[in-house]
Amino acid sequence: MSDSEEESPERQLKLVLLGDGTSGKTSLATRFAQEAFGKQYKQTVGLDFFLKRITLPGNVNVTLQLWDIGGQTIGGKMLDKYIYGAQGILLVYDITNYQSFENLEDWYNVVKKVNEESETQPLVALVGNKIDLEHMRTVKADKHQRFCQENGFSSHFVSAKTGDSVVPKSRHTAQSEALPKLNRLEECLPVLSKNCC
Ligand SMILES: Nc1nc2c(ncn2[C@@H]2O[C@H](COP(=O)(O)OP(=O)(O)OP(=O)(O)O)[C@@H](O)[C@H]2O)c(=O)[nH]1
Repeated sequence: MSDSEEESPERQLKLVLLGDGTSGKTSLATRFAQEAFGKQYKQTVGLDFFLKRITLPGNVNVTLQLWDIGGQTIGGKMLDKYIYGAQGILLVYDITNYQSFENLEDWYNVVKKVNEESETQPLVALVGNKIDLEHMRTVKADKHQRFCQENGFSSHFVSAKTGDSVVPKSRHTAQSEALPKLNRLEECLPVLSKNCC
């Protein structure tokens, strides 16, 4: 092995998507990793994986492992194992479904339990999905912000359907000029890399 290969081992980042069924986790992973979207709902049974290679500032190449966890796994005995070792957690809810927001408390409690004895804590992002359905919103933005502030989450409003705030603007169907300024999901990745690289 050459020196340069030794100096730059394969960097992997494990990101876990959690949240209720139909909140849009698979759609977000598909949009992020494959730049695609499907209208048809197909329930994730157990979990699914997506991989994406990205280059972070400073020319750091990272392979992102997206662990797309089925919404029905809450309360199941495998969930702890899926979450274990994650550098980043995306807590995903549907802005038109209040219950999906309320239930994130339960999902986050599992994350805390899994990490209670570990030295490094995963970064957690709160992701309000389906902002293309803003007119049907039932979760007020200030509730979202309060949840973030109380727990130190980064805050994101996205649409897996349009790609809004999931992929850079030039690559999605821009419909969002009227929406408030949003954080791109990708913007949290350089922060996450500090946890792994
Ligand atoms: N309008 C709109 N629909 C979306 C969006 N994201 C997902 N959907 C739709 O919502 C439904 C559920 O999406 P999924 O991505 O399968 O949801 P999930 O969270 O992975 O669901 P589980 O596999 O049950 O955990 C599908 O019909 C998607 O097409 C979005 O941003 N906007």
